[in-house]
Amino acid sequence: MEPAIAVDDLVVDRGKRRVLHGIGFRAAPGSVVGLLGPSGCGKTTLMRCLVGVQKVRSGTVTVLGEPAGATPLRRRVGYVTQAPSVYTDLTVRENARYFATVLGVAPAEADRAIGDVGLESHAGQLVGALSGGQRTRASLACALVGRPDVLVLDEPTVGLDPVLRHELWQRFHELAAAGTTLVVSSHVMDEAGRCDRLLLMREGRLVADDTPAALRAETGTDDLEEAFLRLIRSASMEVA
Ligand SMILES: Nc1ncnc2c1ncn2[C@@H]1O[C@H](COP(=O)(O)OP(=O)(O)OP(=O)(O)O)[C@@H](O)[C@H]1O
Repeated sequence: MEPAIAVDDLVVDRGKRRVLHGIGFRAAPGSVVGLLGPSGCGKTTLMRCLVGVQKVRSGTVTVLGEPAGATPLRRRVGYVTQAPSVYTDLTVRENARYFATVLGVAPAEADRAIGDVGLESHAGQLVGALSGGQRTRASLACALVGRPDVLVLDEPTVGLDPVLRHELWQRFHELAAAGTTLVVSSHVMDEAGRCDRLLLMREGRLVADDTPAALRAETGTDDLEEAFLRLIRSASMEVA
């Protein structure tokens, strides 16, 4: 089966610094790929490459068989940045319907997306008057409007309580079961265990690319946080 995402030898410089040093991985269609690693290791930069908004020094990024950022992908790839990108002076429904108009889909799609993130009861509220977690969900609703085939989510659960986090992860798995490929960055280890595959990054390099079960087996611990610490330590020793 052709991968939904194929990245090879990806090198990116930001300013004068090299921030990605030859990254390569595959994401199968309908899978949830977790992107983990310490702050500043390059997760957001890699996500920007997947959606085609990052200048790339060398290497290739192919999404749904097209070069990342290609025009046909515009409707097929959804991106939710860390800072919610919604208009604060519009209501949740107006924001989602605006996206529906841009994508040329029916307004009902916008209402469905609002339901998907559990914001029906706040649909008529101005985004500026929502809590941080509600704003994050409003942003996610907008990304869901066009039913994208690939969803790139930069720390989508930051600021959400455990119940909402659980609900959103359920939603992610439903989307994956329906064929959407999700790439989700996170700092939260219990979320790592919910992914089909994990990419662990450190200083712009992949330290691990495997299933949670395989990473647990490789490191000899059931605790993914401990597993990651062990992998990062052994990667540091290899570099030294
Ligand atoms: N606009 C920019 N110009 C120059 N360097 C940048 C820029 N944005 C990020 N960087 C650098 O690129 C590197 C990777 O940053 P990136 O935002 O991809 O990390 P991250 O893993 O997403 O971090 P976090 O978990 O804190 O969000 C960091 O060293 C950062 O300082």
